[in-house]
Amino acid sequence: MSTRPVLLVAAAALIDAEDRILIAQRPEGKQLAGLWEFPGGKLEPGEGPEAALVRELKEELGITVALADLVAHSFASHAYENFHLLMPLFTCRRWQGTPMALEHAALAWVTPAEMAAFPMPPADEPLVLALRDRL
Ligand SMILES: Nc1nc2c([nH]c(=O)n2[C@H]2C[C@H](O)[C@@H](COP(=O)(O)OP(=O)(O)OP(=O)(O)O)O2)c(=O)[nH]1
Repeated sequence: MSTRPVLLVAAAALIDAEDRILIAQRPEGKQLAGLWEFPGGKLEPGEGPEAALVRELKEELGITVALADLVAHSFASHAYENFHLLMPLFTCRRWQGTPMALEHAALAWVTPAEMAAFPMPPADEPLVLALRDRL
């Protein structure tokens, strides 16, 4: 039986006043390059998912988010070849600053229906459906 380490990644759906969601394109040179994802990243040792997300959103987008403004939405559980991704998705409707692509190739604000036109990692498919059903 093959086993894979579980990788815990926290991700955010930032939602604007028109119910559009921010997605970000992974840069060249990384795994899954060119695909669109929810901003976020791996937890550091001892870090909770919300704290990891606050840190990642600052590093990746340059925005400031309060822990209390992250609302648990759904999660992805997906077996990649070398690891099993477990990724809680939080929604967030309030932040300070304007998101910028500090670590991504590009950013896009899209409705859940429009998201289907942006190639995303396989793990994200159920999350897109969950957002379409419920924002
Ligand atoms: N942030 C994010 N990661 C996702 C999504 N979907 C998905 O499969 N992933 C995967 C890609 C990576 O394997 C992992 C996230 O890791 P990461 O963004 O912190 O790390 P990375 O691959 O960019 O590599 P690095 O920071 O170690 O250089 O989760 C998603 O929607 N958002």
